[in-house]
Amino acid sequence: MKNVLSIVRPLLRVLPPGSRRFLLTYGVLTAALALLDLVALGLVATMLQTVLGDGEVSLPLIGDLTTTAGKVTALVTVCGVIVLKGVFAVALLRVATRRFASHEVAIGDRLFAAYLASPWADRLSKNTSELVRTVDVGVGVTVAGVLIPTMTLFGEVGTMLAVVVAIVVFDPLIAAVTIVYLALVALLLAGIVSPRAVAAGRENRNWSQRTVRVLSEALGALKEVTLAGRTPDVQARVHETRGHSSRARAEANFLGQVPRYVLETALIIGFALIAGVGYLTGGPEGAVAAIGMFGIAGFRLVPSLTRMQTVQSTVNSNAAYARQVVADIDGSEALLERRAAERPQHELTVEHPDIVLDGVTFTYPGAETPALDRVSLRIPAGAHVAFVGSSGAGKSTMVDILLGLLEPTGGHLEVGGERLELVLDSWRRRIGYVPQDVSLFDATVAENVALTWEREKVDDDKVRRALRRAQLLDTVEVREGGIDARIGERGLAFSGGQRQRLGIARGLYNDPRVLVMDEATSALDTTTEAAVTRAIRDLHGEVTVITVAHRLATIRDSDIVFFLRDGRLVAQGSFAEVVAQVPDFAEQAALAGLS
Ligand SMILES: Nc1ncnc2c1ncn2[C@@H]1O[C@H](COP(=O)(O)OP(=O)(O)OP(=O)(O)O)[C@@H](O)[C@H]1O
Repeated sequence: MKNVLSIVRPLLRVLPPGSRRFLLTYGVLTAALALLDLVALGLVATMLQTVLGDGEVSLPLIGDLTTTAGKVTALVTVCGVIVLKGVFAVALLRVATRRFASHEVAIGDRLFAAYLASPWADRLSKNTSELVRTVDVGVGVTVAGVLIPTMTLFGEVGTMLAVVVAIVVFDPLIAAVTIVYLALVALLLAGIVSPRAVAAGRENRNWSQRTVRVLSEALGALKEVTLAGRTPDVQARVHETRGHSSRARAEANFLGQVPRYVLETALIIGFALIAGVGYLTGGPEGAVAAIGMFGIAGFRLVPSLTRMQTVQSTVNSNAAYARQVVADIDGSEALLERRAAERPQHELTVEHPDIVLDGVTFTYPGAETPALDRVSLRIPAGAHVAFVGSSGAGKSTMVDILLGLLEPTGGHLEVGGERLELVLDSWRRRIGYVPQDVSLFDATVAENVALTWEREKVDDDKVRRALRRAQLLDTVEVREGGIDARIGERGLAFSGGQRQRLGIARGLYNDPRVLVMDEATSALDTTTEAAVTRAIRDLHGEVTVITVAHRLATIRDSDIVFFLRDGRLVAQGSFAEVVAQVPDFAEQAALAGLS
């Protein structure tokens, strides 16, 4: 029980306002219903015996019932109360299930919002498929497997209290022995079964997450996997991980059933024990009375105890999910609060800001050497600049620093004379970003360009202008549906080059002041790339363009080329100046026929 509370208490913190009051009311009403049920059944049993015979019925508050009509009326009234109780219980269930569903949505929203707002470096450390599973399945299990079962405990506690009070009034000694005995059995179960159920639940969650990761990684590389004949390896991995999670689930299931049998056995042993105590204190008559009382108490208490144990096992085996959900929400929200307090945001006043890096260093968490090492440079507003260097030189890291996704671990970055971390929100609104791999979603071309899931938010003119600049408008308009045609799952209806152009259109849609292109034209044929580059060049003076490209023809006309090697800025200047300064770059330029 303590364990259940330790799992549920932190969960209450992440529920929407007003939920605690609802849960308390729900719990009290459930307990009251259980009590009413017990009292009504007791009354029916007492009355049935006498209604049919001549005996008198004496009821609390109502008094003696002597006539048959009076007795029948009372019996019908009690039956009516039972029916009303049933109706009320169904209504309560309806309200509660809806409310629990809204709790599930609220927790999921909060968790997802916390993930989305968490720093980029933190997000890099999280596996996407695990994240998806926690936000969806994890939240579902937290509500259906922890919160709801816990709430049913109120009803059980109500029943148990009623029974305990009744037997204490009847015979305190026998009641004490009964309670101590049943409590010992419950403690035994809690000590042996619960820890194993918690371990099985943790095991299940870990292996389920691993299965999802293996599946999504293998499906992501399905073509290569199939061609390399590695599908049996994938099958074997999935078989192994699912084997572990299935075994853990079976163990949790088994442990959930055990208490019922233990309690049933304990009931039989209890009869002998209580009969002995009854005999010692009251002789044969005492033994019979004790057995009768233990029987009545046991048959009411044992199902309640069994259900409580089942709830405990269910909650324990799902605890790993609930703890993870709460820890993820708490961790991300605490960090966000700290950051908001440390860095109150304000608006960037300069419309076309210069970008200045002063000794910027960045080391990835856990890495030994910095990916960027004391880089100082200036990107004037409206200039077209390029970052070049061999693979692993730090170009993509530089892009993430400029986008404000990664925060320098040393030095600082200023835009328009302001520290980037203090104007991050307004900086990001000025940026258009085009990655190498463009992710498209299952919606229309227009929605993909505008990056919105709501059609009414799309500005068709802006979509067309962006597509035209990206050299994709003609291709889109000859297709049926034009900009309103749907793109299939993961953009499969588009070729690699078309997807990249759609990505460029997306980057241009909001008329950015700064356009960051990370290998954004690598999949285009030379003619299309030249046309896209010309369109981008037309933005000169209006938009700062920052390009990362291995294909040197793409960046040849840049105002400034920054050459990175092992995270250090080794040279900067026009293309020709960098060729003159850096022999490796001169060699690459020569190979590309550019010098
Ligand atoms: N998430 C990460 N965690 C740890 N180290 C990383 C991470 N991402 C990149 N690195 C390391 O940082 C260094 C710079 O990587 P970066 O991706 O910035 O290089 P790049 O110049 O863009 O390379 P490429 O041209 O191959 O894309 C590399 O040594 C890389 O191994």
